[in-house]
Amino acid sequence: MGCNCSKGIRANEIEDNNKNVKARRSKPKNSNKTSKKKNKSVSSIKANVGSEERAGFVNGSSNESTLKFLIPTDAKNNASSDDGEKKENLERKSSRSIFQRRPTTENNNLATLQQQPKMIRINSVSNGEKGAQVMAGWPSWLAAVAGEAINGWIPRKADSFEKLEKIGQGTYSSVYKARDLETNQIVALKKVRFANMDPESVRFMAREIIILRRLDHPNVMKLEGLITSRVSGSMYLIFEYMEHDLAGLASTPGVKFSEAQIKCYMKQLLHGLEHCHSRGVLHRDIKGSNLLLDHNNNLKIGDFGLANFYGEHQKQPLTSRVVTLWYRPPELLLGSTEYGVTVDMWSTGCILAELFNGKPIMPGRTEVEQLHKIFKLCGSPSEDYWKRSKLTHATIFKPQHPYKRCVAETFKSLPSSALALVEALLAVEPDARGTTADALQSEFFTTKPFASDPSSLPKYQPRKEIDVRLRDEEARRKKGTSSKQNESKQASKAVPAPDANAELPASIQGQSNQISTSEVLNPDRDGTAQSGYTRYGMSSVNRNGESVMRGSSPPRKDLRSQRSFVQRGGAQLSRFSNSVAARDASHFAIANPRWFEDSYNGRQNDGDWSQRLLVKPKHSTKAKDSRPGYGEKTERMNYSGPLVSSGGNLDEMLKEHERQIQLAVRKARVDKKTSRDNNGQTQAFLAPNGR
Ligand SMILES: Nc1ncnc2c1ncn2[C@@H]1O[C@H](COP(=O)(O)OP(=O)(O)OP(=O)(O)O)[C@@H](O)[C@H]1O
Repeated sequence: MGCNCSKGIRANEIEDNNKNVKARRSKPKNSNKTSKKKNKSVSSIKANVGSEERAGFVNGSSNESTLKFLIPTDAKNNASSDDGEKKENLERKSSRSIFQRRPTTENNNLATLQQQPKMIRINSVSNGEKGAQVMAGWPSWLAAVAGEAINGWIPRKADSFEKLEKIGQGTYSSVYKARDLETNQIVALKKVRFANMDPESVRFMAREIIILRRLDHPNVMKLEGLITSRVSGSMYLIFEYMEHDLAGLASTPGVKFSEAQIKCYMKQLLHGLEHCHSRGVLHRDIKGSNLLLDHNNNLKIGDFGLANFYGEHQKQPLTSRVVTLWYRPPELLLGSTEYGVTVDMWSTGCILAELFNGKPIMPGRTEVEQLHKIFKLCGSPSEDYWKRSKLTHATIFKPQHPYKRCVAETFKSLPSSALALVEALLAVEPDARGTTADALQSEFFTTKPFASDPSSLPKYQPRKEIDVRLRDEEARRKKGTSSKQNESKQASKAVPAPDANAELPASIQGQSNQISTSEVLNPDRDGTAQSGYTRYGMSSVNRNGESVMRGSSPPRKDLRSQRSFVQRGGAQLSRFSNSVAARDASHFAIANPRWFEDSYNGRQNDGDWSQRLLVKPKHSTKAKDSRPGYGEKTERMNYSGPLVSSGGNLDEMLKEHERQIQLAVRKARVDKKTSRDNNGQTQAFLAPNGR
């Protein structure tokens, strides 16, 4: 932000913006459309998106300056009235905005804009705000539903950036390295995906933007601006470019962190988190690949896609289906919908132990397995906790015999101060984890060796988690279809914090088109969820604005849509399942896509989604045919209620669970082979025609 806002603005007034683009575009046909499209419908806008984007980024230099994004103003409710309670939730903390410049009517005057070299502000008169935002260059679909997110800013234009290479692939976004042609700075552009510009998708992106705008700390990724245009159907978030992420760095062969170095990273993480928490923001996806590092080892927390506000005034329940599985605290696995900073503290504990351990400490493949791993390491909660908690899944997962905690034995090689902090952060009972301030004051940071200064640490070759993933996949491909032995080895030697949410590039598995979509029940307590696409098209929100599930299926009433990562190669299973559940899918979606369909088909009016965690034996499919829309699929499994009674046998459940995973792995392998054979046939078929 700073770099651009401090620069003078050549305010080629807003209307001219698109004309300027036109002049530079290789396809004048596309650009000619721009000025005529003010009142275009969403679908017609969409039709232009592709051409605009193709023409959008330039490959050469451009001397032409474009309008800058601006110093943000205080967040303010300016979205359409249909935002309802979601809006309320997003705005709860708006009075604490760090950016206090309010737009005024006069500032809409373009002459005024030109006189203000350091910022441009947009008119925000109550009824004219949307119009002003559109006039300022925002697409109307965005101004209509995400006014607060863009309030006071003006979009940057794609052609003022040179796209260099793709550097990250998240589940919901692609990240590119690019050069800002106006500052010559290297930046990261996160392209967010929308499904048909559905308002819910847009609102989710807006939440990320609003949260990012409210944060301002050296250890938190700063949103520098946004790229879009009046005729665009997509959006790029502009960030400072970071060379590494902690996951990638930690898994670099030969890289071993010293204690002082771990302290350095942990300290920065805790300071960044402290800032988020102090601003009422829960990150809810702390993991190594979301901890970005620049070449000087400065760490910034990134990816606020799952973040949300929390606080005393939080009336709506939060979703428990957040945080990448390996870093997800037990209370979320048990279905808690009332929580606070303690969820981030748990993830922090996992990271701390992982940095010393050299690999993830609890790489569960499914929610059930994750909980089991947690209990085995951290002990099961006390009787009193079970009584007090009233957690959704408490009755299902309460073990018959308590598990003994063995953190100290497991991590006996850790320095005592580090172990003490791990013990605190990995407390099964949330309140015992303390706060970021408690952690920062712990012996770990106050005793020698002290945290290194970031700039004193070794400079590493740029390496990202995505590189690690690609390398691993390449190695796996070279080795051929991995044996069962190999698979389990890979699973256990997983690189730190693999981003299992991410879709692997299609090339890796050659099966990207097999990502299927399924849906699950609306876990909203009161069934009031607004269904539809969210977070860039892959989830649904409840009235709290919570992302609960993601998918790409069409909106359906009372359902959460989600993407289920199925039919990938077996070797991918552990990676995907590691966080699929975190962002969306239940493990059953991974193991057997049909289970999910069935849960949807069979239980669409049922708000109780705990059944997803249970495996119903095949013979228990009695009720299926009577369910509307169930169909004839005899192989299907479905749910008709808890299968494990209160105080059920977790071990048996896990055994059955493991069996199902193995089945899914085998099936995925067969599918992969079939797909390869089919491809081979197709190619053979095409070859005679000279391709
Ligand atoms: N500012 C940045 N500089 C460099 N690389 C970045 C930056 N921001 C993100 N990346 C890379 O892109 C990846 C994906 O970004 P991000 O996590 O924000 O997207 P996402 O869609 O939410 O991902 P996921 O679903 O995997 O959590 C990151 O893991 C990181 O490697």
